[in-house]
Amino acid sequence: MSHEVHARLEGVTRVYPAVAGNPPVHALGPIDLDLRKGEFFSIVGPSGCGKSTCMDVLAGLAAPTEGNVWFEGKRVDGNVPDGIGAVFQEDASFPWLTVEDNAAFGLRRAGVDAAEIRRRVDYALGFVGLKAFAKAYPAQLSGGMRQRVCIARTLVLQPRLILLDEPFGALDAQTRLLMGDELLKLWRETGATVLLITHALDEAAMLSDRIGAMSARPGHFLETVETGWSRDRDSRMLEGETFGHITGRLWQMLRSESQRAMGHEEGAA
Ligand SMILES: Nc1ncnc2c1ncn2[C@@H]1O[C@H](COP(=O)(O)OP(=O)(O)OP(=O)(O)O)[C@@H](O)[C@H]1O
Repeated sequence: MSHEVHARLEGVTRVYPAVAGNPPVHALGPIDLDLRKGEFFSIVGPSGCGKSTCMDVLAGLAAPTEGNVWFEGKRVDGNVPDGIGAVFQEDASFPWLTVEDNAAFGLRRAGVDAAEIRRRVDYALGFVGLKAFAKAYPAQLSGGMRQRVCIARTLVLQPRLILLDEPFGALDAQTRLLMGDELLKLWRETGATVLLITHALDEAAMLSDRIGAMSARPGHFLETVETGWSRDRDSRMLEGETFGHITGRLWQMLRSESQRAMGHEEGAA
């Protein structure tokens, strides 16, 4: 794999200012992260450690308090860079649009021609398994299906860097595995770089080239684990021995951090 850097966080911290008598919250960092072009990188870490904040900073949705963010050699300074597509934790589908119009939304705004929109929407709805629901409205779908609409809406933009914050959180375990396989297929076909935030260690272990394990808040990387998988991996390797070693290693690092995050200190500072 090429080690060309696609995106970089350099000494990044994020502090949320004091609000209504509450003290400022040091949410993240300082952290350094080099995302390699074309790699699949996951971030795991205890609840509230700053994972979503990290993604917001990279996506240009929040400015870092300190440090620098780079994408394709250019500074990301509070603007969403062209070429980055993000899917957030919460369902952000538009209730007044059908599934296909939701998926087409960004392309229409960008003035893409109708035939190209149709082609990309067809592909994206096929990817998320919602072709049969193209004419349905979000209210007629389950929470997990609505989340898949949001994934489709991002994919049609053909991002070169895809940021996914717990995109499968609302899905049942079996659908999660299948979506994971589809995501790997998409990653192979498009050559995009993927940054996935997940609390599911098995999901990170199955999907990633590298996994960054974060400490409790303010999050910094404790260690980056290389999985060593080939590009043509899929969920069938869940049965293998290596998979257990990776999840075991991640949990070893994260157990005490998760206890700290929950306020159950176990000799940790
Ligand atoms: N807008 C905000 N104002 C103040 N504090 C915030 C804000 N957003 C997040 N925080 C705080 O920053 C910290 C990190 O939040 P963040 O959402 O990045 O964590 P996370 O690792 O994604 O959490 P989870 O895994 O539970 O989704 C938390 O303590 C949170 O309370």
